[in-house]
Amino acid sequence: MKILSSSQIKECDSATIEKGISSISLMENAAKKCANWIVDNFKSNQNFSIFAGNGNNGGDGFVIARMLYEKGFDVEVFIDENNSKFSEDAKINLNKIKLISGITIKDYSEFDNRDNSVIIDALFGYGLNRELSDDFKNLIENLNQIQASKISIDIPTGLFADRMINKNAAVFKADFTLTFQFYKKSFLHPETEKFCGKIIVLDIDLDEDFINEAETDYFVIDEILIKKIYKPREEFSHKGTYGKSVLVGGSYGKIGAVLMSTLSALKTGSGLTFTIAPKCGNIILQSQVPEAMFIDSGENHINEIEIQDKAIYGIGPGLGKEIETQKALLEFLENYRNSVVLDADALNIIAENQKLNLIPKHSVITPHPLEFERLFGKTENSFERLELAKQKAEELQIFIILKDHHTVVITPNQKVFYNITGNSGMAKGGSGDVLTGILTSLISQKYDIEKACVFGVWLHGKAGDFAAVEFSKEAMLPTDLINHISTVFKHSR
Ligand SMILES: NC(=O)C1=CN([C@@H]2O[C@H](COP(=O)(O)OP(=O)(O)OC[C@H]3O[C@@H](n4cnc5c(N)ncnc54)[C@H](OP(=O)(O)O)[C@@H]3O)[C@@H](O)[C@H]2O)[C@@H](O)CC1
Ligand SMILES: Nc1ncnc2c1ncn2[C@@H]1O[C@H](COP(=O)(O)OP(=O)(O)O)[C@@H](O)[C@H]1O
Ligand SMILES: [K+]
Repeated sequence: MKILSSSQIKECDSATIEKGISSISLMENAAKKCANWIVDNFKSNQNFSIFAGNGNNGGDGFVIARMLYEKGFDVEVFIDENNSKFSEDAKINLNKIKLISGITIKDYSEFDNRDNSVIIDALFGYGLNRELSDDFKNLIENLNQIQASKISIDIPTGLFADRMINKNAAVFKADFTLTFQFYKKSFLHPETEKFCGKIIVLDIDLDEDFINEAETDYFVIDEILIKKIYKPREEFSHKGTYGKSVLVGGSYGKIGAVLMSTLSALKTGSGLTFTIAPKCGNIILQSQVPEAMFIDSGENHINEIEIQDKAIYGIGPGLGKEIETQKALLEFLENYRNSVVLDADALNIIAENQKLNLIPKHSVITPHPLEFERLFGKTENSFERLELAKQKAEELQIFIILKDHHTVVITPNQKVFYNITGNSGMAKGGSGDVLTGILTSLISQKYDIEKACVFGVWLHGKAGDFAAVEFSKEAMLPTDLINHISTVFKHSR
């Protein structure tokens, strides 16, 4: 799914209107989708307090008020009574509710926090173009104090659609954000996402031609995209069809990491799977993963990385940073020309030795925020981090997978794919090792690298979501995640 900027959404709005849908019907339709969702999900609540601004977000709020009232709910609407500068469509809809005696319209200051009232935020949407004034900040801070269910229309007020907020910004803290047609960039970054609650994307029939043609570098990975990428296995095939994955890692005490990568590569469909690990891991690996072939290197830590023909390497899980291991990795990178997947200590070794230039072009690196910082330096926030990652991905011609709650894939031509599968049950040592195995396996199966990255992060998160359903976020383990890779494939058929 494309992510458009607020100015592109505005253009999309106009393109839809030019095709013959009036702006007032567009608002009516958008609000109807919200009202229907609210009725379906808040049946047992009787009272709604709707806070409306003076733009079209407020206009949506007025229409929602009317629709909820018509469905038998008790509705109060709050506006800034001193402000008469409403948008055209907001004014029309405000006038309509003024004619309904059952809907009371009051000033924001008159809100008296009725029990069980659901608060609906229709103050500002994508039209917010500057910091909120103190009056609005106070209003929002007061609303945030109230124990009530809270719903934001389109965007939680105080957030910009596509950029970072100030440190002391006041933002409406929603339990649900009912947003129109597209994810907004700010819904996907940790500093701003926390205000959104659960995000519900409502299709309001904006002009499809405009959306198809709109140019953007930003995408959300959705099932439509995954269906286009996934290649079902051919019946007339053999193990050679599905590539050779070589997982390199493990050191004394951290053999589990490379074991999990190896198992993940197998479960993702790799045809032939090898593990290069120190001797101390031999028995563990051979008994736990008999399908993989073991190549030893060093006693307790790796001291050489053998180069094999026609293989895809995934290097890093549990690798450690012993001097001999560092030398082995750097020597391997000096002599290796194909794409590799680099994770964990492989990245730390590259950072400490300042050898970014050794990463082969079209490789994949999978840093978490701290590893990213070690490689490329400090940034102020995740929006800046993403910009730096785009710059580096282009400069080094590599794919950067920035791991986070919403992991981001950044391509050498600066496309950005946000992943929305996955959950906090994956915040456990070992989850990243699983991702390394999945990515190595997909690339070895000749998925184009961009597609392997997009499919890989999605598959990883989706397996995590199935594991959370079975075991709970607390109790699920990275090994459960590996076992649920099969559930994802079963569902993809
Ligand atoms: N295609 C779609 O997605 C559809 C979108 N729809 C809806 O329209 C919404 C966008 O509407 P919008 O463009 O009127 O902007 P909105 O967010 O209401 O605010 C603009 C007003 O706020 C003001 N203002 C700005 N910053 C301010 C500040 N800090 N403090 C105070 N004021 C501030 C600004 O004033 P000005 O800058 O002119 O002084 C202007 O008056 C969108 O989010 C969705 O809900 C649907 O109805 C139909 C389909
Ligand atoms: N709260 C979360 N929500 C979604 N995914 C998460 C969360 N926490 C961790 N993950 C995922 O788990 C993995 C953790 O990787 P990493 O930090 O390298 O840990 P490890 O020590 O297991 O290698 C990443 O893919 C990350 O996206
Ligand atoms: K809003």
